[in-house]
Amino acid sequence: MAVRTVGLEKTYAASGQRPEVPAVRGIDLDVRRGEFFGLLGPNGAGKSTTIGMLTTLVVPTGGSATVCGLDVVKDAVAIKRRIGVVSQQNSLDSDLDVFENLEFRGRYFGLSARDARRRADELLELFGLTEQRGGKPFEISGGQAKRVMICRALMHGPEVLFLDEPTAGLDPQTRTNLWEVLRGLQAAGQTILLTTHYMEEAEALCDRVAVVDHGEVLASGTVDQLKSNAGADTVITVAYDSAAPEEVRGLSERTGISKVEINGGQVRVFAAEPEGLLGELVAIGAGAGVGVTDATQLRPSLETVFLTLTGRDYRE
Ligand SMILES: Nc1ncnc2c1ncn2[C@@H]1O[C@H](COP(=O)(O)OP(=O)(O)OP(=O)(O)O)[C@@H](O)[C@H]1O
Repeated sequence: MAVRTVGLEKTYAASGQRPEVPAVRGIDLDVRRGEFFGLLGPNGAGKSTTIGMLTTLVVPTGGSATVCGLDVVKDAVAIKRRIGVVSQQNSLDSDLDVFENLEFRGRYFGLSARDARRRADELLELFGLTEQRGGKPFEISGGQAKRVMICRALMHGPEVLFLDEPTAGLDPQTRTNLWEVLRGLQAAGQTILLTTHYMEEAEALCDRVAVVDHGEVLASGTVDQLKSNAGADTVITVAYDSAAPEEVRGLSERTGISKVEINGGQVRVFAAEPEGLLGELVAIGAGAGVGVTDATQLRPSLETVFLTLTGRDYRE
């Protein structure tokens, strides 16, 4: 197992006026070798804290975790040699150019000068960064900087690569380019654990995901398993301009509809057979003299899984 956590916890201590924060509350995870695993959850769910503990930067306050079979507390130094970490922020050294950033990291991990230079050039070529070789970190784009950081994290051939929100803040085109890069790495055998708050990123990349919220794992498995266990339904949301007509409530009895939630004028219908439902909800409103101000239909996805598990909209 590349990563295993059992009841892993982190409570940040109170400081000044701020009360203590239970950021991670007993997380169990297993990541297999060669797997692309995603920790998926909204901002503040505890993803970075979990990665922090697995990469030995944050000390757990409960439970246990191993990476490459080594304990994150007792064997922190040994773990550092066997993992690569790409943080959310640009952490490239701005005094060094792109190539030197990589070379320096290779030397730090004990590569000979020759090997470090050769490895740096290989990675720059592989990541399409040869032209940026002599550029300074502030002279390249955000997407290029992220790729350089991934190259740097790969300099010593880590067994597990940790990526914290690798595509946050990147434009859609740059994001999908980076997805290609990451798929290529996995195809070459790299074990990858990534955090993301983008549902479609987890769906596009990950063999398995754990959905986290408020420091807990709500569900885990392959994307398909999650969809069929927790939210195979299409979710239709309709906002009426006044209280939802009584007739809407009756829909929950119908075959193909698993749940109807009504909150004032806001209605959410979870349906395995959604055909024609949206039009029907509008028509029911019209029949009762109630207008529709907004309507959305979400096809089964990790987003509908999240909705089903938490009752909350995933979008911020
Ligand atoms: N050093 C710290 N001291 C105190 N509280 C912290 C610290 N780091 C994180 N937190 C709190 O812990 C909770 C979980 O934060 P964390 O950064 O792990 O979540 P996240 O899912 O990674 O979100 P994001 O994507 O925004 O980083 C949040 O309430 C956050 O404010």
